[in-house]
Amino acid sequence: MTGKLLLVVAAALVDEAGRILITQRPAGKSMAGMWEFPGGKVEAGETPEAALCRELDEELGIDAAERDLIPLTFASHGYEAFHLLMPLYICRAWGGDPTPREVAAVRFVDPAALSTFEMPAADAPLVAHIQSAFAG
Ligand SMILES: Nc1nc2c([nH]c(=O)n2[C@@H]2O[C@H](COP(=O)(O)OP(=O)(O)OP(=O)(O)O)[C@@H](O)[C@H]2O)c(=O)[nH]1
Repeated sequence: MTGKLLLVVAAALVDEAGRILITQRPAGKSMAGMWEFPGGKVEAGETPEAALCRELDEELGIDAAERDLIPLTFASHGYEAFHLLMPLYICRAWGGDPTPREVAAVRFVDPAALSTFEMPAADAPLVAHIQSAFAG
């Protein structure tokens, strides 16, 4: 392995119509303009669930409870500078309306349409997993 192991947590927020929320990375960041699942790095001393609740508040201004984060799958992907390990949780209940804060845009999309968005390489298996889990 080259570089360090980076622990990032992410959520697939699912609305009542079964659509999944994705966010667009803002200009100036790595992979700017790409779409991804909301989330971010787990900081020292934080549990993954606490980190995800914090990131959902920071990025979208929503209030998610740890008990509503259901583990779904994970990504393990080697980028040039680090190896990403990213648990993905499903969340169907939260307080507030998702509003773009630290992200450029927010969209709810049908699972089948996820593959039409440009997403980081690590996300391809996650999209495939969601599409098969949510199929008809
Ligand atoms: N939140 C999130 N991060 C992802 C996804 N897929 C993926 O490769 N990542 C990567 O995981 C890291 C997330 O950390 P972050 O969102 O807190 O980091 P950042 O953009 O502020 O920092 P950076 O610009 O230095 O990468 C980024 O390198 C990001 O590209 C995803 O679906 N959601």
